[in-house]
Amino acid sequence: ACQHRLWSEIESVVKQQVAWARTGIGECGVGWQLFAEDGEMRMYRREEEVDGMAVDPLKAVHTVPGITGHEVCHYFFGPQYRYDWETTLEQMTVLETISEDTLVFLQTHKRIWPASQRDVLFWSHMRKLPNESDRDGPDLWTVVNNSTHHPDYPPNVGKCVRIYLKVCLLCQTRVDPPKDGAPLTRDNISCKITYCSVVNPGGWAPASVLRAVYKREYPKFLKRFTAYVVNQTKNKPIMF
Ligand SMILES: O=S(=O)(CCO)c1ccc(-c2ccc(C3CCCC3)c([C@H]3C[C@H]3c3ccccn3)c2)cc1
Repeated sequence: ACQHRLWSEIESVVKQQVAWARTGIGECGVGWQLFAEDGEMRMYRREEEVDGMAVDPLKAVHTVPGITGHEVCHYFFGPQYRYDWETTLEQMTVLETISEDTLVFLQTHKRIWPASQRDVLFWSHMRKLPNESDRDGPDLWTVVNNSTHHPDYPPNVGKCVRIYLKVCLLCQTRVDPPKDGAPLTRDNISCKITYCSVVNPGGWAPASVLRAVYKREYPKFLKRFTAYVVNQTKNKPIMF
């Protein structure tokens, strides 16, 4: 897959998105506002418009006990799980399997009144990253989703407006070994999750409507998805 047509784009977008996800909200620049908080979850956005359309970048940070970054990325990347946790999904197709860690998806999302229905076509790449800050620590894991084109599925042909997105899920596992040298259990691990997304809604949709959708849907999505991973992994061996 290293010679695949998308390989160089994937390499550069993954590096750019991971660097962005690693940038603490304090160094992200001005204008970021905390718009949702729930326990350990903090969700920030910045109001930005492109051609009069709201394309507000979003950055969420969350810490979830009992799961690893590999597990979070495994369930986020895997097409076989998506209908279980992505509530706004109407139809999902894997258009291309580029390699076991790189897929091309076509998804239609449920229509959100009064906006017209949307679809999205993106490559999705999962990767383990070396832990640069702690060489003995567990690796980081990431999934990057980036809009792309496919000759058989041109945008805005059917009823759906094509949206364009860039998403990065970056996960860092934390291990607090038990004092008495006992074997590691899920009580000794947690995962720090950073979720970044920028969505261009494609066709016109009222900024107020889009912002209401994002405000409602993003916190719901991250809570539901992480609860799904906890539930899927609780009786399984830890996947580092
Ligand atoms: O992280 S992913 O790659 C996970 C793979 O599925 C991702 C995340 C979010 C979206 C998305 C993009 C745009 C919209 C809006 C824009 C105008 C009208 C629909 C929505 C609407 C359905 C709402 C929504 C927002 C946030 C989270 C989930 N649901 C969702 C797509 C993919």
